[in-house]
Amino acid sequence: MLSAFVITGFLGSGKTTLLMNSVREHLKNRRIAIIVNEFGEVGVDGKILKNAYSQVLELPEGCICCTLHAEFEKALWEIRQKYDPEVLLVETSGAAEPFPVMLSLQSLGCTVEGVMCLIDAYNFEKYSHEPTTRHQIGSSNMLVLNKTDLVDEEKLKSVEQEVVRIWHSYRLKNLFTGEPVFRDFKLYKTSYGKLPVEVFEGIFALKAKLEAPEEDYHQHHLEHQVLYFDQPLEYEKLVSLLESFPKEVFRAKGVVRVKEVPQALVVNYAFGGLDLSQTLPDYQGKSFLVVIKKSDN
Ligand SMILES: Nc1nc2c(ncn2[C@@H]2O[C@H](COP(=O)(O)OP(=O)(O)OP(=O)(O)O)[C@@H](O)[C@H]2O)c(=O)[nH]1
Repeated sequence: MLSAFVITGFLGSGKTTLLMNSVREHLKNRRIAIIVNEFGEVGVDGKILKNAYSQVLELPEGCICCTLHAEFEKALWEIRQKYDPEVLLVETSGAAEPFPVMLSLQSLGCTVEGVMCLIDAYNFEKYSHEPTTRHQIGSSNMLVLNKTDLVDEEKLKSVEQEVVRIWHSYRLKNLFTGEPVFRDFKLYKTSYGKLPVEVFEGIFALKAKLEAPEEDYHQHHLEHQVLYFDQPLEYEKLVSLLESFPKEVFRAKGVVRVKEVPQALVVNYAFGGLDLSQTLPDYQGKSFLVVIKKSDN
C-alpha cells in the first residue's frame, strides 16, 4: 500500500513551506513523490519544491478536485509506475476541497495517512467565511494553526475556537450511514509549518472507506490572472505594484526578475502581506505573477 498525505489549506496558508520544513525533515529516508496542484495555469510551488525533492509532478492548470479529476488520477498512476514511491504527498491548490482527492487516492489503492489543513492564523478572519475554507477544515483530521509567530495569544485562542467550531459543523460524514469519517482531529500550533514527527507516523490514518457524494457541491469563488514581464522590473516598481492591489486580491505569487538582484525573486503576497525574501538561483523561465482574487459573480 502506498501511504498518502493530503495537504490542504487556503491560499497562502503555508502548505509549500510545510513540505519544505516538516516533511523533508521527518520523511527524509523514505522514497517520496509529490503531486502539486495550483490555482492558475502557471505553477510556482512546483518550481520551489523541485529544488528540494526529485520527484515532483505539477498539475498546474485547473483544480484537482473538480476539472482536473481525471488528470489527477492519471498522474497518480504514472507516478506510481515511474517512481514506486513509499510516500505520496498531495498539495492541493488553496482553492480545492480535499474530499475528492481523498476519494481518488483511496480508489487507486493508497492509504490516506492524514489530511492536514493549514490555517493562516494571522489572516484567518479575512477568509474564514469562504465555503472552501469550511470544507477544507471539515475534511481534515489534522488542523494546523500556522503563522503563530504573527499573532498574540488572544488572537490565536479566538482562531482556534472558530476553527474547531467550523470542524464540528462541516465535518465529513458518510452519506449512507451518516457516520463521521474522522471521529476526531488533532490540533497543532506552529510557525513555518514545523510539525512533530508523530504527524508522519501514520497514526492518524483514515480507516473509513469513502463514498462519493452525488451532487457537485464545489464551486470556485475565485478567479486569476497571470502577468508576464519581458524585462526585469525595478524592485521599487514591483513593490508598488503589489502594494496597489485592492483587498479583493487574496494572493499573488510568481517568479520575477528585478534589476537590483541577480537571482529571480519568488514573490509571495497574501492578504496585503508581502514576502520577497526567497530566490530561485537556477530559474531560467519567464518572469510572471499569478494574481488570485475573489470573483465578482
Ligand atoms: N511569518 C510567517 N510566514 C509564513 C509562515 N508559513 C509560511 N509563511 C509565508 O507565507 C507565504 C505563503 O507560504 P506558502 O507556503 O507558499 O503558502 P501555500 O499555502 O503553499 O500557498 P498557495 O499554494 O498559494 O495556496 C510565504 O511567504 C511563506 O514564507 C509562518 O508560519 N509565519
